[in-house]
Amino acid sequence: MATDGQDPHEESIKVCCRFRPQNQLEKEKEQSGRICVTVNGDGTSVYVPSIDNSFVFDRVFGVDATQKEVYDYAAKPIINGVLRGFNGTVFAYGQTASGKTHTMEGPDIEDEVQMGVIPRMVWSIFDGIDHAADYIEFLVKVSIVEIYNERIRDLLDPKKDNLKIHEDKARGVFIGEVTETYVGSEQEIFDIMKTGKYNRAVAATNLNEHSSRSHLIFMLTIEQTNLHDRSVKVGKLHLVDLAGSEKVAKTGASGERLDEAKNINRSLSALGNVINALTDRKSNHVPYRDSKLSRVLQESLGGNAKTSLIITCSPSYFNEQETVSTLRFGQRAKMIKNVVKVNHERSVEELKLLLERRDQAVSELRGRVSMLEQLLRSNGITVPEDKSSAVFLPAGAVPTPVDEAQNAELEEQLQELRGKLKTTSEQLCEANREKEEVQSQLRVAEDEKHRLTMQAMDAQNDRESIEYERNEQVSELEKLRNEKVRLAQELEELTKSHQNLIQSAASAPTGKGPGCRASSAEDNDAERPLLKWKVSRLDQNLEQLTVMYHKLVAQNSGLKVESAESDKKIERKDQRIQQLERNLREAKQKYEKLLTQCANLTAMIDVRGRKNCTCGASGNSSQVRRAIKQPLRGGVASTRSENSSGLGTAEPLGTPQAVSPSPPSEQASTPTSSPVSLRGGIKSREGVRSSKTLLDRAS
Ligand SMILES: Nc1ncnc2c1ncn2[C@@H]1O[C@H](COP(=O)(O)OP(=O)(O)OP(=O)(O)O)[C@@H](O)[C@H]1O
Repeated sequence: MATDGQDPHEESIKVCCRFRPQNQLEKEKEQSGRICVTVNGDGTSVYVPSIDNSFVFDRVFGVDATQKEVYDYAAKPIINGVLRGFNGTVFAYGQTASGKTHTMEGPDIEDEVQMGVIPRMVWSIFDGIDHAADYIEFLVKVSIVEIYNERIRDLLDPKKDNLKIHEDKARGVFIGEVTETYVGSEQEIFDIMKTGKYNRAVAATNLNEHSSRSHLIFMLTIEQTNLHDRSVKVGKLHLVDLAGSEKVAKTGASGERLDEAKNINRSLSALGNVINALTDRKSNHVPYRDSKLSRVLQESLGGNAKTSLIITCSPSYFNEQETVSTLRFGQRAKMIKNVVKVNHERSVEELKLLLERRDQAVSELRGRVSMLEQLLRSNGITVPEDKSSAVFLPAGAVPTPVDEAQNAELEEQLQELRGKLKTTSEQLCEANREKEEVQSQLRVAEDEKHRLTMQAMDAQNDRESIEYERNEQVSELEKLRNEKVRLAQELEELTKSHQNLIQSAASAPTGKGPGCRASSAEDNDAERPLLKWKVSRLDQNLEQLTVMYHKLVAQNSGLKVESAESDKKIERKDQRIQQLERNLREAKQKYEKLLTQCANLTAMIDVRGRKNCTCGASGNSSQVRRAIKQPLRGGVASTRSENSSGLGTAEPLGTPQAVSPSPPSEQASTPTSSPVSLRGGIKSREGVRSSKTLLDRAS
């Protein structure tokens, strides 16, 4: 897709921070509802007293901010850009339950006050279409996907549950075969959103509750055709509700939930690594491919898109650590610069018009040149021959004769320069080869570094969950110990009373002895069976307690063994983490060494390149210089621009095939329903809807 001649320009990502009110748990937990942050007066920074640090953003929204305020500042400018043919992204990042879904969707997408960013954007789009000029025709299509455990699932066709990501020059990065549904009104989008939500919920029940454990991506494409010159502008909008990060140790996640948490944490840290690479001047590789999420968001981070990030946080002391890490993420993201440009496809009519204008400008310039030449000649000044323009000389014009001797001398110099140039270009090629080798080593080192970081993170997560389990076991052990002591005491008491009873039974008078009174003999006879019964009950109790006691002792020693095993596991994990950290350090050193080598080589190439510039005076030499410069495009300095080349790589004029819409391919997304063209000039909603049939022919 070509640009419309406008220069692409750099634009920082807009980062806003939103705090939600404290929830019940936070109010009741540690230090009952203590707040860990303060928002400064002008609403652009957050101060965290415990670390004595301030974080500055484009805007900070306090707990009382309304949905409209957040939308107007953070998202509305993005939709205005999309309607002008730019790509746009709004995404929400934050810990679990910090308010991402509340911000992006809102508690009710049809409630005017409570609706979040996505429904408000939908209203703005159709409002923009209503107010557009009559000669602009619109097509709007929608896709919804979720990324769960590194699989992209189509929420408008749940059978497609592992979609692939593709990239080409015309479309940039896109999800292949995703369902794209054409829509003609707000209500149609809301219905599609409900379908998506329903399919997400069905999948959630099949795979345990995970509705908030996946990243949700809502994609909207707005294509506008100018009916006067048939030129086309395409704006793509990505609205992303990320899954919340969580500390596995804090939530005590295990089993499937632990795997989910690991996947979420991994994809979010891959996103963090992308942001770090984009903002780190020393980095020459952006690891977009490390996760599906960062790959899908490639255009939005450092690419061709106007991007707004809303970080959502809890103000509670209970979640202070998570809030600080979210604030750090936001602050880093604020440093990213995107290169934005309008995605504009030129029509043949528009190209013809441009060509005519250029031709006119060229003939005006020619007239001016010949006038100036005449002026020079009339003043006795020789006009040097311009070989390059000879082909353009008007019929009948006579070229100026060239001085033979001067020509020979120049030819000689030229030969000499060519020789020098050849040597230098050979050296340059060699240096380039070396540089490429170093770069590929660098890439390997970088991948290794990333792999090690991931492993270290996994090991850390495992360690946290083992530690959590061990703590649980220790407290269980403690409980059992107390129980054991209590039972031992009870046993002792029972044994004592048992012995007393036996003694008293043994010493009880039999009635045969001398001096024994008749009445007491009768009493004892009556008490004896009762005593016997009591003794046998006590015996039973004693037996039961002894069995219980032995069981507890066995359980206790089992737990001790488990605890010892956990300790060993933790020790092994610690050793592994240390090993990984050592490897990481080594990889980093290797990486830095390679970076230095690479920088040296780049400097050398630059110096040689400059030398070439000074000696390459002829047409031939400049051709060689271009040929030499070519491989450099993949080099250190150009990696960012390549990554950000995105959708609309500018194509030279006069190559209409390069700007015609790309042919449908196997990888292309699957449009469902007929495309509905919407005429900007139709003022009423009914008008927009009734134009559906008229514009269906566009499909
Ligand atoms: N700004 C706010 N004002 C009032 N209530 C809010 C606000 N933000 C969030 N909440 C409430 O907090 C709870 C959690 O919010 P939400 O579900 O949006 O979190 P989340 O970040 O999307 O969580 P997860 O990562 O688990 O999906 C919800 O009950 C929501 O209504």
